[in-house]
Amino acid sequence: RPSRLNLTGAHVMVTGGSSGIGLEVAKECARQGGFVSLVARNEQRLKQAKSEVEEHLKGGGDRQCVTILPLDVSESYGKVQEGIRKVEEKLGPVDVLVNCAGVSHAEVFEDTPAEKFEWLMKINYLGSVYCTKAVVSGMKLRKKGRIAFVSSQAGQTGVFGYTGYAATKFALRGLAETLQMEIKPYNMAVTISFPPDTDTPGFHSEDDTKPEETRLISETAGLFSAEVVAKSLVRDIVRGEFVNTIGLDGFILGNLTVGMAPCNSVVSATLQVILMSPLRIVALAYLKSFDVIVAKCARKKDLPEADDKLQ
Ligand SMILES: NC(=O)C1=CN([C@@H]2O[C@H](COP(=O)(O)OP(=O)(O)OC[C@H]3O[C@@H](n4cnc5c(N)ncnc54)[C@H](OP(=O)(O)O)[C@@H]3O)[C@@H](O)[C@H]2O)C=CC1
Ligand SMILES: CCCCCCCCCCCCCCCC(=O)[C@@H](N)CO
Repeated sequence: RPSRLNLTGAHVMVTGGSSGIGLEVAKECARQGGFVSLVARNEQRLKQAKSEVEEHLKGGGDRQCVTILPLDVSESYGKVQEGIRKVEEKLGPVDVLVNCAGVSHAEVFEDTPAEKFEWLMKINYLGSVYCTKAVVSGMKLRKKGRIAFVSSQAGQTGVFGYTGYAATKFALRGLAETLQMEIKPYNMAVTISFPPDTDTPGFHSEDDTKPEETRLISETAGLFSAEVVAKSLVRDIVRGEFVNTIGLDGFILGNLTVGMAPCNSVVSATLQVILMSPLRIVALAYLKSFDVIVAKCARKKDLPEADDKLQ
């Protein structure tokens, strides 16, 4: 297990830090004494976010501050590397990178434009690769660092409507699981977060195309506030936990899909061993209920006049 990380005086870089989960992560790190840098494309929203985060600075300390970096994380590795180097000249090397920049889209597979698959993979997956590559060697040299990836419950299980999005979130898991093994000897840790639906501007941007099935299935795991999700993530980053889940359904999914993920707590490991098979029974019951949702919606589409009876 890596030594516990003290956020006081640490440089925390949050991509997607101008909105939603990323913005709340930035505020929480500011409260814990971190120097925060926010990365996103829109400079206006970044400036607004900077002043919001500044209200949460711990104070008392010396020069704790917030900076912004307007950047498209998916543009190219060169651009990302150059942008991050400039911020590091001001705030010092990145100690904690939280890869939160991301986009989502929900629509049935055949209606999802091919370009959406590329757009999602570029930002959600390659954007995280570029930012991580730009900081990992420095962290290894200094033998200090944390890298967090924000996946999704849709990166643990397939959900109707998320063919494009889910693949990018499953991809992050492969990256995270592999990278954690490489960086372990350097007192570093990787955390991957699997949030449920979270009430953010990004969540509502899915509304236009989101199929009813997607909404109904996702509702099973509830809707959480960005603050709750962010606080849980920051706690696990500080502790150096690999898997971060939110809520009871998140806990269940985390244990069910743990696979070969590492675990550095004896309590969690024991729970995983005991819960694996009973939870599989719970999962089968959930899957059955999802099939019922999909079947009902399919019947409704075939017989539009029967709408009332089915609702
Ligand atoms: N909300 C939810 O229900 C859930 C969200 N997640 C994941 O959490 C992360 C954050 O989501 P959420 O808070 O809802 O999203 P928001 O849309 O509210 O915020 C997204 C942030 O990412 C930035 N961003 C988007 N694209 C890029 C890019 N190409 N380069 C740099 N910055 C970018 C946005 O700023 P700008 O547009 O200015 O670049 C913004 O700051 C995402 O990865 C999402 O998939 C996971 C599970 C549930
Ligand atoms: C036996 C296990 C029981 C647990 C039930 C779990 C049900 C699966 C729900 C999946 C919800 C997917 C949310 C995607 C959120 C997201 O990433 C987008 N909203 C992004 O905007």
